[in-house]
Amino acid sequence: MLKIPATVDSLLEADLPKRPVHLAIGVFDGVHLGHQAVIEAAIQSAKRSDGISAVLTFDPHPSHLFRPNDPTRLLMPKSAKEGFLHKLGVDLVIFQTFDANFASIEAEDFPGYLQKCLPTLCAVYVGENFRFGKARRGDVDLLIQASRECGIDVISVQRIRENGEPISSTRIREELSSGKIERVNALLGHRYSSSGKIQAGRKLGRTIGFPTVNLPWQPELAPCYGVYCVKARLKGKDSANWHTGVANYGVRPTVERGDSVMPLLEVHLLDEVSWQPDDEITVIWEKFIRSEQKFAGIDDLKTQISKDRQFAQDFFT
Ligand SMILES: Cc1cc2nc3c(=O)[nH]c(=O)nc-3n(C[C@H](O)[C@H](O)[C@H](O)COP(=O)(O)O)c2cc1C
Ligand SMILES: Nc1ncnc2c1ncn2[C@@H]1O[C@H](COP(=O)(O)OP(=O)(O)OP(=O)(O)O)[C@@H](O)[C@H]1O
Repeated sequence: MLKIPATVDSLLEADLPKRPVHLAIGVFDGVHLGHQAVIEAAIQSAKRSDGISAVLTFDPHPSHLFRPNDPTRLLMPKSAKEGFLHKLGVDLVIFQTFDANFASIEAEDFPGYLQKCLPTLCAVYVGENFRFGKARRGDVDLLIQASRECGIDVISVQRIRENGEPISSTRIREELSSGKIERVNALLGHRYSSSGKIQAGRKLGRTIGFPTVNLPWQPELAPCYGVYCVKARLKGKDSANWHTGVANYGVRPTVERGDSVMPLLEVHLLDEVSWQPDDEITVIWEKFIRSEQKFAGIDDLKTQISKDRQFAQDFFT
């Protein structure tokens, strides 16, 4: 597998093997089921032709150029997207800086531009709703026409739908913001997850009978503050073992005061582990239980957490 994060215009220097490149193009935020259909088509064709499967994606998100004051908040950080694409079997992930220069390429010139950067490019893979080029003027018909002149095939994949509605990152962002994590996971086709280093807490959780591992995790797009059934595991050693738990993601209004509290992901594991501050963990989110609440006091919070724990125990058995 080639692991060369590169921009399109630096590819010529990357000394790629001279094999046919099958290139999927898009932002692919979250790498949902629709994205996977496009990417899988590129991977399978590359396998059949002893070629290279590649993804051309953009960083930052194009909205940073067009709406700098209100850019799209992403479901998946860049590093997680890159890792996930390689896990799917993509050989080469190319991050193109989406700047004014790149955005000004006329749709008709785009295939020629790609071919200049990737001389062995033989096919591009997009969804049927793909738009590209200056002012998003290009559609799939134009892509086919302009690519033919360069000898590049275009494979346009039918939109994958769920309940009659196309799956999109926008739709998944809305579900995530309202806590519908099972819907998020169903549309993604994989589990929503968070990764980071454990931070020492105030150990209050231990004194109330519910020790937690705390993750100071700051996603661009925050899930709904609330309590969720989760699984967690250490990165690296012990990585085969997922541990079940119940997590609160939020600002802990019962015990914290003020508006400047940083959100935390706090995981109470159902079985004992000996994880330490600075250990790196991954948490996958499985089910929403309830929204975060401000309780009158610690006793009410304890009673509720004990019900949450039971809920998670029942969910996982
Ligand atoms: C399952 C679970 C549910 C929680 N629900 C809430 C909640 O609804 N409201 C709240 O203020 N804090 C909630 N918390 C956060 C607790 O206030 C916090 O875990 C406790 O104060 C321990 O803090 P520490 O990690 O700093 O020691 C919850 C924690 C857990 C583990
Ligand atoms: N449901 C889908 N089925 C098949 N292809 C899709 C689907 N959604 C997007 N694609 C294709 O995947 C590539 C990446 O699209 P893009 O990142 O714009 O996805 P999106 O889900 O529509 O995002 P957003 O909702 O943020 O606009 C494009 O080629 C696009 O046409």
